[in-house]
Amino acid sequence: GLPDAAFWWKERATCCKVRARRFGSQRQLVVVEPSSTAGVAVLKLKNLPVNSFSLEFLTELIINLEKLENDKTFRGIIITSDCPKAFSAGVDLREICGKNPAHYTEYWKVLQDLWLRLYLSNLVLISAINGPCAAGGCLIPLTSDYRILADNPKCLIGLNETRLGISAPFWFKDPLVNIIGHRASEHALQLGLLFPPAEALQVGIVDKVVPKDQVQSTALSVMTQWLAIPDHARQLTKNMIRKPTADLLVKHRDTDIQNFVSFISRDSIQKSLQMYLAKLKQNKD
Ligand SMILES: CCCCCCCC/C=C\C/C=C/C(=O)SCCNC(=O)CCNC(=O)[C@H](O)C(C)(C)COP(=O)(O)OP(=O)(O)OC[C@H]1O[C@@H](n2cnc3c(N)ncnc32)[C@H](O)[C@@H]1OP(=O)(O)O
Repeated sequence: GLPDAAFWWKERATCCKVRARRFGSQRQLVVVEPSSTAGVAVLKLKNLPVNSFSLEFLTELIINLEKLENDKTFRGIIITSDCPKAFSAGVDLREICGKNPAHYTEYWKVLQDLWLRLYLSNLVLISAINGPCAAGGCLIPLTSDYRILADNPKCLIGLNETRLGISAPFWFKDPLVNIIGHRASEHALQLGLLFPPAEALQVGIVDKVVPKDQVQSTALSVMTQWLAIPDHARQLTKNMIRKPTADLLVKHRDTDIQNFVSFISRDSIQKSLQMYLAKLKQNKD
């Protein structure tokens, strides 16, 4: 359980810091601000234009989450987007297209790190989803404790991987099943459904839908309810509920990486990702 994860985190934290030094970027891709509520940080995703998960962005995100986790002044984090176009467009397709197996291996390991860091966080995590949220972008909401979505027809949310000719990994699928149930997941995952707000609420992939300008204030008021519970009791309970799902990834990380690398390296998969990326570039607003 936690000792396993703690081991991974220690080892991976060192890798993250080395990687961060390698990027040496001046851009701040993640902004952390204290909120008006004591003990609550607001983490803003700011990888313009759509918060796609580049390796650099993932690295910065993990480092910031680790700092908050280790800072005893914080009990909860609200995660939101500072990009007008999206909460997150998921995996940056340029990271998994046209690169080599060593790059795919590094990338997938870091994405796994992010998932573990979020899924096993001791803090209360609330996703304030103020824009579209596709595929890997759902990694953050699906590992959060509570999800609030902006009531806007552009704010589609879901695991649409099959529409790109790929499959969601089991560690995206498992939290979805835990949240919306087996049948609804079977349906949503195979068809790669992106739910508009009312349907997202109905299927249960989000917990609340509110007008866009109320997403942040609602997140704060929900956070207050969660923080009324003593941390140790809530953390023990969270760990008890999440451990079986987390253990599946902790125990099978290397096999999962090998499967990913061989899958993504296939010519047919590369072709379909390139076509999807080209289509995205054509479909400009
Ligand atoms: C044995 C089995 C083993 C299992 C193996 C499992 C394999 C699993 C592999 C991978 C998992 C992958 C998960 C993913 O997350 S794939 C990514 C899926 N994401 C999407 O489908 C969202 C795509 N984006 C959009 O729909 C839209 O961009 C939007 C709704 C977020 C915003 O729309 P709009 O405001 O109209 O902006 P643009 O579309 O114009 O986008 C701006 C700009 O950004 C580029 N872009 C968008 N998304 C991505 C992306 N995911 N990666 C890279 N780049 C992206 C877009 O192309 C534009 O670029 P520009 O033309 O240069 O301006």
